[in-house]
Amino acid sequence: MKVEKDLFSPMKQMIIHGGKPLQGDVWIGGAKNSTVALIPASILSRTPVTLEGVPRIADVDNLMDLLSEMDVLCDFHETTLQINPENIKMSPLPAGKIKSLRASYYFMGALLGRFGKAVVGFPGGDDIGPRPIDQHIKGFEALGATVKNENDQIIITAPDSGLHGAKIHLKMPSVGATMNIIMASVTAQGQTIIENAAKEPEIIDLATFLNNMGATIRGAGTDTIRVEGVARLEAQIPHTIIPDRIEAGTYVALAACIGNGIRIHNIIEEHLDAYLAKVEEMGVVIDADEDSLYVYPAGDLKMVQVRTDVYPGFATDLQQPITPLLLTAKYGEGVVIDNIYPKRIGHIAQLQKMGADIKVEDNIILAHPTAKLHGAEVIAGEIRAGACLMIAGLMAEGKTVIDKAGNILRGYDRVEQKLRRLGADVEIVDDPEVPGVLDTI
Ligand SMILES: CC(=O)N[C@H]1[C@@H](OP(=O)(O)OP(=O)(O)OC[C@H]2O[C@@H](n3ccc(=O)[nH]c3=O)[C@H](O)[C@@H]2O)O[C@H](CO)[C@@H](O)[C@@H]1O
Ligand SMILES: C=C(OP(=O)(O)O)C(=O)O
Repeated sequence: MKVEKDLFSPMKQMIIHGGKPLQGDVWIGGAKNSTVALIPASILSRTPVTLEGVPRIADVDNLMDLLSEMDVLCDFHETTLQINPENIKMSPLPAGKIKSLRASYYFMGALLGRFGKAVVGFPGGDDIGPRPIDQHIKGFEALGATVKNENDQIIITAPDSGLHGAKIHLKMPSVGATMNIIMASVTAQGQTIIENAAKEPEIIDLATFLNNMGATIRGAGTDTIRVEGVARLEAQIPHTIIPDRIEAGTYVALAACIGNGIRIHNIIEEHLDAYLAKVEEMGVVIDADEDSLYVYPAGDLKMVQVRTDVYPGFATDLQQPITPLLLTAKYGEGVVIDNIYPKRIGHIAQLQKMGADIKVEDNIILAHPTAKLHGAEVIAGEIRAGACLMIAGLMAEGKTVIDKAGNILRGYDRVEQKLRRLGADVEIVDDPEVPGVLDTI
């Protein structure tokens, strides 16, 4: 039998024959940015963990591979992931899969919390400008750990007496640093206070998951989080991951660009407030239900200014997916300023190849009405650039080939299936320039 060995190889192509109006229903998966924290956090439990609503994305596969290096057993069936850390062995995670995703840095906090020691290579992730981790390190040090950087890996060691609680004021509300400090401090002695903490919904999801295992974390979702250390964590009940607000926002943009009426299910509207306000300001009509959104076919839209910010502001991860929508506006100049990642502009040169009237000046994106896009061969330099090009390809006349489409698969759950269900002519194939991944078993 032929099976595809590496569904999530980065060297994939997405081939789109665009220009077809899309309609119907799409269901949003669990949030990538929760899932990729919850999987490493699972090793803090002494008992097996069950996660439900887990998205089928490459980051999850890579995290499971990292768990298996530590003899942690995983069983992923449909959207339920069972993780059994009962026989975990503490092992260094120096390179390899660590580089394939950003969130591998959560093994620093999780291993430190569980074993008082972590040896983890520098994380990979999207190429969207500098992504330092100084605030994570500052947090570990404040808890009493020693942090050394040797041969491209970070070695973090708790004192013999164990980690102790501390007051940590973050220079900026970093999602990753907030989550990592929570994971390291849940089993520290005494109280940890994180000031200027990130407030993203994924932080609340992590706190809920850990509190249900016996942790004491208060204030998640506000800018001050208090953690009272406990001796031991034991998962008792399954945890359902929150819906992915970035995937949902991507389908909203797609529906407004090329939809003939699309209903997006499994959303938490509040998580999308700033984004939906901007889309509606353009003139898109959206009906919200208890847990779904209906996006009407768009009429004449006007340009807007987008400025990304930390939650509850407009998410940086939705800046690229909304860009093709700006191109459909009838008049004016659209402006996009990414305050979180000012260099997140790699998609613009690719959109130009498709005929978009768009440019970048001093890291500010300036978009102009573009009557028509045409198919082209473009490169998905990272996940959200890929999402942007996928929407542009669906809008464009003719054939679009997106190289490095594996970047899209890092974070978009069963995307080919979902798009086809809406009526898209889309296919993900192995890049013919790269050796094949099909094997016979
Ligand atoms: C796996 C995951 O959840 N990734 C998300 C997470 O990334 P990530 O957690 O890496 O992003 P952060 O919130 O930490 O980064 C925010 C800003 O702070 C800076 N910074 C961060 C940490 C640090 O120690 N020093 C520092 O200078 C970053 O360069 C960036 O400009 O939040 C980003 C911002 O919402 C999202 O784009 C990513 O999708
Ligand atoms: C930047 C992103 O992901 P990561 O932090 O995992 O690279 C993203 O999801 O848009």
